[in-house]
Amino acid sequence: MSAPHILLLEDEGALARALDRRLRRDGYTVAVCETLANAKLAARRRRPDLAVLDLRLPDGYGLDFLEWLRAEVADIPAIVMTAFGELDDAIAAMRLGAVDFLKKPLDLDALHRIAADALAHETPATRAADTRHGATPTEDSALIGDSAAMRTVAAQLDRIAALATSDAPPNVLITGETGTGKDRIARVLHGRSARAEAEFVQVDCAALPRDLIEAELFGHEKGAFTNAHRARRGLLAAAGRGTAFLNEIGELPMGLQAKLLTALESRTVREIGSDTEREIDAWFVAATNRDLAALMQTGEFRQDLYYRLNVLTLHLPPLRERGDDMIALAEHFVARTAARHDRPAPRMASDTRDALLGHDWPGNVRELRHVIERAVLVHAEDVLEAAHLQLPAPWVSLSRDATDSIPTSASASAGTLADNERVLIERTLAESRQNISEAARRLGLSRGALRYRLEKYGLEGR
Ligand SMILES: Nc1ncnc2c1ncn2[C@@H]1O[C@H](COP(=O)(O)OP(=O)(O)OP(=O)(O)O)[C@@H](O)[C@H]1O
Repeated sequence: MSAPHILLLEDEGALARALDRRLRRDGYTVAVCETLANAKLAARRRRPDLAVLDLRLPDGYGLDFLEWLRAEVADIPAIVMTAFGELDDAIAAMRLGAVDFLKKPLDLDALHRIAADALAHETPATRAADTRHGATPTEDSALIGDSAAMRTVAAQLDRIAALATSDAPPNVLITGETGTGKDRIARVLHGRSARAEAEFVQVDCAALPRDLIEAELFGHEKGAFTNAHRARRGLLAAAGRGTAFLNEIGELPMGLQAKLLTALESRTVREIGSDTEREIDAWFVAATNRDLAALMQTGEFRQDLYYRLNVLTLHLPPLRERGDDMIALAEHFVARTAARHDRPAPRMASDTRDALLGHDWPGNVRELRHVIERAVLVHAEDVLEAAHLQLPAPWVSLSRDATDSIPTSASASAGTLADNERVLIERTLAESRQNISEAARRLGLSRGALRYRLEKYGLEGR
């Protein structure tokens, strides 16, 4: 059996080196990453058994990465390194399934103990190997929801999956608000198609800087650019006869849209620095939470690429239109969270059901999952009460003139991390006269990362 593999996300060079040395001495292999973008690439290249992460990274927030990672590698244990006073972060990390915390300044012996404990349980790698041989369905293959809207989706899904047999199956575009399950449905689509035995590769167009997306999608020759120490096949080719899932396609920079269009039309790619074409066999499935038709109007998305991608469309309805699915999903998340933490699952009070049905879930299934996980973890009681859900107060849109009434960072410290994040974004937007680029700069986020959050919280900028 190979040594467990640890993904270490830490941007302080000296500390990263010390942790790396210690973990290698303890017999693990380690991928050290300084940014979220690199950590995503490293996790795709080799699936980690454990993640050890800092929270404040140069290109974003460690917990966003943890959320992404847990969607990629279900149940991966994670250890979060926190500084004094990061209590809200610690609670949020627990919600996302972090198994333990290491307080800074770090004690390397404590790291040794905690990592060994976390890895003593079944690791994602061993579990993947087990399920490959048996027919045990993974949680990711389940699509919870029996509302009329979701039954329509399920029927369309089966029809589309059946079309993936030919050499050049029709491209699919999955649309729907943030958190409606586009990523999950892409995996289900792949799993139900004749391509299920081949690879499913995913590229997140919003998460990576332009140069990295280009190299990830198309691959490169050795020496094609600084740091290209060896040749690497792009993901479109790496998908083989499987599925290439282009997530958040609306964020793909214009220059790359043209290159992708050529690849889709010719079913070949040209690696960066190469002058020969490589054939691609993959099935293309793209997803977006943006209105591509509107982006075409403003010249931000190519019309020809839109029509090329949108041969078949699968639209995921927002959670607020799925009726009692909310309850079924909530029960599923209650049972799953309780089981993960070895607790009996609490019963839902009837006012809890009413509260779930009465909320409009702008963040859809993802928001519901977070709300439930937090409630179950924080309130270890037999009955889950409506008050435990801490659903946010109805959202009040704030005009620029109302900036004064927006809480300052001191007064914003009560409430959940998400509440505070939303308040901070709203305030910064107002201070930036709703200009997204300016607000992103002030917040230290990329435009794509801020847009993602605006969608998530139902906010608008320009
Ligand atoms: N029908 C479902 N049954 C069970 N879990 C679901 C379902 N739909 C979504 N989820 C869960 O909700 C979360 C959000 O789903 P997902 O990441 O697929 O959404 P998305 O639409 O791709 O979001 P975004 O647009 O923000 O990328 C994930 O944890 C996913 O596993």
